[in-house]
Amino acid sequence: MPESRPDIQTEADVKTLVDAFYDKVNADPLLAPVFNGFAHVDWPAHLPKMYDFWSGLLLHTSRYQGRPFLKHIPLPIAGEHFERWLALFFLTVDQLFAGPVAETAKLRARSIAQVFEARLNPSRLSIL
Ligand code: HEM
Repeated sequence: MPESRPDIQTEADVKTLVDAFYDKVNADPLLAPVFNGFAHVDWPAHLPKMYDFWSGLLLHTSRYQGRPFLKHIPLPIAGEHFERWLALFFLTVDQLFAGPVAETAKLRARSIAQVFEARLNPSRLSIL
């Protein structure tokens, strides 16, 4: 059967991916309280940052200049949160897109999540 899903190719695709992912995050009983209850995320400000972040990783634009790890230091998150975050991200990518850039998105998400988790919880040694 021919593959009907497109790859991630445009800024509009990145926006579609990010919006769909955070819709899932907002409906998730483990993650939504971290974003909304703890961090009180200002979504209209956060989402454009995330478009820029993913556009940089996937389309090689360079609008995002932040240091994302720092924002995660105060959050009450551990292994189970990262596992859920990654599961929702992979599900979102796979529902919408297929191809080399979609695979890159999942690889980058996993490697960044592993680095964040290892830096936040160095005693857990979860990636060793
Ligand atoms: C348990 C997993 C995670 C949680 C709960 C989480 C939560 C958050 C929260 C609450 C913010 C701050 C939003 C604000 O400034 O109002 C944030 C920012 C951000 N997160 Fe995450 N995050 C997680 C994992 C990740 C991963 C794996 C990545 C990268 C692949 C990522 C990339 C970013 C970026 C780029 C920002 C924007 C930082 C900035 O303001 O420059 N996050 N995240």
